[in-house]
Amino acid sequence: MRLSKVSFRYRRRDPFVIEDADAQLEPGDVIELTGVNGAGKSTLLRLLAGLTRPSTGSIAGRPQVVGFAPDRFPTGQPFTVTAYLRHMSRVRGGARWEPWAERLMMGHLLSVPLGELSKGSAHKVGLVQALMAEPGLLLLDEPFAGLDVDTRAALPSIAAEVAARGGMVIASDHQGGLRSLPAVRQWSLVDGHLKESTTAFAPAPAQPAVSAAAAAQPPAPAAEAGSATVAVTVPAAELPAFLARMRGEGYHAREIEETG
Ligand SMILES: Nc1ncnc2c1ncn2[C@@H]1O[C@H](COP(=O)(O)OP(=O)(O)OP(=O)(O)O)[C@@H](O)[C@H]1O
Repeated sequence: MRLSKVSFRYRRRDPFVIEDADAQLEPGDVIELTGVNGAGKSTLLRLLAGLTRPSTGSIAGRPQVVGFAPDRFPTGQPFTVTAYLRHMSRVRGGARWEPWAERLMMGHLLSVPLGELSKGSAHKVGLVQALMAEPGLLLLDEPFAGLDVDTRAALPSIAAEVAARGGMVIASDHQGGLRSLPAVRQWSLVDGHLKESTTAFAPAPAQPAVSAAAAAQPPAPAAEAGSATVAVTVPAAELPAFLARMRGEGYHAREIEETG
């Protein structure tokens, strides 16, 4: 996915919120987007989602399935959590929401009307609707805000899993919540300009390992004469970067198995 000279302003005579943003995203990228309040993070996420169009410039190569969890999940709809998620599942072609609701520990919320949810609980509903259709592009606006400790702890591995499937994840975050993923790219918005920082975060200490059995013969997915399959074990948090690098070099991941 590529952003080419993307600029955006809300009204014709307003100053630009985003100016000349250029960026390239690859499958498996996880990106932390930072910037002061009002820097334009939500605006950029909406542009990336295709909910807003650039005033000038273009965004190409957006994956077909986009999951977007807004910072404020709109609770003004007359549904219970279950009715809403069932509806979204139908919209998403029968996507399974139940495993996500279970993973985000939402059992006690399912019969609650959206309008009666606490901020953090509403946020979880927003996350489930964004995750259920296995998005190729997952956009999370302040995903850690208001979440309880267990859900916060689950989010980095969820992001890593989406990336491991070849999805791209972009999260605006003031709290450094994805920094346990050492391969995370860092974008910042400063005075309307999108910058990428090259500073690497310190790798997280102990991470469960993941084994990827990868065919070493590009680009054919099926085993072919003359190809070899190797099993590689990498820390789970490094998987997105590993897969992105591997794919970049034309290799193919055959199987991914969580081992710890
Ligand atoms: N619908 C709108 N109409 C006009 N201006 C808007 C609109 N939404 C946002 N803005 C302006 O665009 C700028 C960027 O806002 P945005 O919400 O994208 O920033 P942000 O970085 O996400 O902020 P925060 O960290 O506070 O959530 C701000 O100056 C804001 O006032």
